[in-house]
Amino acid sequence: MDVNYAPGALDRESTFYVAGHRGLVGSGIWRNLTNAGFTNLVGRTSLELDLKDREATFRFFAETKPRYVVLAAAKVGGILANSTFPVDFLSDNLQIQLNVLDAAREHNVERLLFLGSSCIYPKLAEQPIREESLLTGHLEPTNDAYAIAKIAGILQIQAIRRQYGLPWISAMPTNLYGPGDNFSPEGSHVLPALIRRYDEAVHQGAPVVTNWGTGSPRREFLHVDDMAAACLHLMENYDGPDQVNVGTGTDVTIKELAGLVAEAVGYTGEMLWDTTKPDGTPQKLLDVSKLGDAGWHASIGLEQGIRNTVEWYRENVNDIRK
Ligand SMILES: NC(=O)C1=CN([C@@H]2O[C@H](COP(=O)(O)OP(=O)(O)OC[C@H]3O[C@@H](n4cnc5c(N)ncnc54)[C@H](OP(=O)(O)O)[C@@H]3O)[C@@H](O)[C@H]2O)C=CC1
Ligand SMILES: C[C@H]1O[C@H](OP(=O)(O)OP(=O)(O)OC[C@H]2O[C@@H](n3cnc4c(=O)[nH]c(N)nc43)[C@H](O)[C@@H]2O)[C@@H](O)[C@@H](O)C1=O
Repeated sequence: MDVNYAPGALDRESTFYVAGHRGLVGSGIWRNLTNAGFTNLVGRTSLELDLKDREATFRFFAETKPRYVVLAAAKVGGILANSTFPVDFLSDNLQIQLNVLDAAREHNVERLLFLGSSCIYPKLAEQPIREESLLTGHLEPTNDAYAIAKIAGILQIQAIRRQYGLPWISAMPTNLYGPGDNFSPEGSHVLPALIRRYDEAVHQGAPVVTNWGTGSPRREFLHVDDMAAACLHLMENYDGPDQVNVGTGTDVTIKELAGLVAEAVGYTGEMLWDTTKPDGTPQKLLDVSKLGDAGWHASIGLEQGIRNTVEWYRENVNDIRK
C-alpha cells in the first residue's frame, strides 16, 4: 500500500492558512486548530482576498509564507444551486483551486489538505462508496460540474506529489452540517434548509411543511466539528496520493432526517413532498474504512448534532447567512 501513516505532528507555532475560514468547514477547522494550540492562524475573507484573482493569491502567499494550508474555500451549495448555476460551480472552483495550489507549490507549502466532496463518485457507485470508485462511472447530473472541478483538484494534488514530491493530501467529506452553515432556503444543503423551514413553521404555527423531492434518497451527515477534527488528524497521520473519504459510515433517508429535525425543533404538523424538485443521487454513503485505518472515527451522533445545530441556529438567527 502506498501509504505512510506517520507524517508527524504539525508545529503549533508555524503559520497555518485556513482558506475559507468564515465558511462552515473553515470556521470549524479554525476553532479546532485554536483548541489544539495553533497560535499563528491566517485567514482572509473573499472580499480581502479573492482567490479567483491569481496575482493577488500569489502576492498573498509571497507575503504570508504559510507552512501549512487547508483549502476550504470554494463555491458551495445544495442540489438546486448546483443544478441552476453549473458554470459558477465549475469555473469558480477550478480557478480557486488552481490559484491556491499553484501559489502554495511555488512557495513550498510543507503540508496541504485539499477538500473535495462525496459527489465526485459515480451516481450509481456501489454502496458504501470506496475510494477506488473514483472515475468508474457517470456522475450525478445535478452536480456534475462541481464534481468535475473537485476531481481536477484531486488529480492536481496527485500530480504535485509526483512531480514535486510534496506530501499534500485530499479528503472527500460526506454531507456536512453544523454551526456556521448556510441557511439560505434556495441555496443551502438539506439539513440547514430543514432546520430553518421547521423552526419557522413552529413560530408560524404552520400545519403543513413541504420538503423537496420524494424524501427517499439516502444521505450520510457529518457534524462540522468532527470534520474539523478529521482534517487535523489526516494532516498529522496520513500521507498518500489517494483521496480519503470522511464520514460516519451510516446514512438515513431524507424523510427520516426531516422527522429528526421536526422532533428537534418541536414541530408536530404534517410533512409533504414537492416532487418537482430534484432528488439527486439515490444514495451517498461513504466507506470510511481507510479513515478508520488511519486512526479516526466520528464521535458526534446525528440526533445530538442536529440538536446542537438547532440551538446554534436559534441563538444566531439574526446574523446567519440567509
Ligand atoms: N457543506 C458541505 O456539506 C460540504 C462541503 N464540502 C467542501 O468543504 C469545503 C468548504 O465548504 P463549506 O464550508 O460548506 O462552504 P461555505 O460556503 O460555508 O464556505 C466557503 C468559503 O469559501 C470562501 N470563498 C468562496 N469563494 C471565494 C473566493 N473567490 N475567494 C476567497 N474565498 C472564497 C468563502 O469566503 P467568504 O465567507 O469570505 O466569502 C467561504 O468562507 C468546500 O471545498 C466544499 O466543497 C464537501 C462536502 C460537503
Ligand atoms: C454535499 C453535496 O450536496 C449536494 O448534493 P445533495 O447531497 O443532493 O445535497 P442537498 O443537501 O442539497 O440535498 C439532499 C437531498 O435532500 C432533499 N431535500 C429535501 N428538502 C430539501 C431542501 O429544502 N433543500 C435542499 N437543498 N435539499 C432538500 C434533496 O431533494 C436531495 O434529495 C451537491 O449538489 C454537492 O454540493 C455536494 O457535494
